[in-house]
Amino acid sequence: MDANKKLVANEAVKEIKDGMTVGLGSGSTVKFMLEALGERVKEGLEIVGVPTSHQTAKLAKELGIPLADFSNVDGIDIAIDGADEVDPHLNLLKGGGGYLVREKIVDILAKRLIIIVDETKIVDYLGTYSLPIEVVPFGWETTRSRIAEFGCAPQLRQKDGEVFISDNGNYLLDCDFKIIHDPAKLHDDLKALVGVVETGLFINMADVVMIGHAGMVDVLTK
Ligand SMILES: O=C[C@H](O)[C@H](O)[C@H](O)COP(=O)(O)O
Repeated sequence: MDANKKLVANEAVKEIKDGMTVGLGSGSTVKFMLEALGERVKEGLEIVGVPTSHQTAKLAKELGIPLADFSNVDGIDIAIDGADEVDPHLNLLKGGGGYLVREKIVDILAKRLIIIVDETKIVDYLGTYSLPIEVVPFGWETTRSRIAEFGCAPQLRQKDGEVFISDNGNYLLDCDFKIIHDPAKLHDDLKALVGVVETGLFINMADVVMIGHAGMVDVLTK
């Protein structure tokens, strides 16, 4: 599986050209992408990265990838990110690692969003993977009750026996919808709830999905 992630990550990095401002996603597939990008930077590629998580920022720095101060970024040429699920319309379910808000802020700015996955992430319908929803800690129990009315049993995410805290100081509720028939509507309905910061549904954002499988890369475009 790692071989397919690495393959697709290497392929995506070929899309990065000199002078670009590059959104750097999060997760294990993106880690391979950062390693490949770090090599190209060592060879002389001049880019500036915009990380979507503390984890990505830390690794990018270690690899010598220059990072922008986001407050001075007025556009992103390309973003490369992973996903937990991809549907046939290239809608995405993301946030398995807990980084959905910053990812969405960066990915939505990108002129071109490339998603890199292995074939296990390709689904007919989103929702088999629990949907992460970031909520503000204050009153999270009432937010959870209102989310549950949409047909899931939200679980407060834990890590190492503690409540997981997002990069933004919030909680995550993981919601087992199983099949999401209309992800755009579900996203809009959830976002309308007070206390919800963002959902892991990335609707109509991906321009390209690169899929690594059996030593090859398939490319889906909008
Ligand atoms: O919060 C995590 C991000 O949305 C990741 O991009 C997503 O979970 C995919 O990660 P991985 O490549 O590790 O499966």
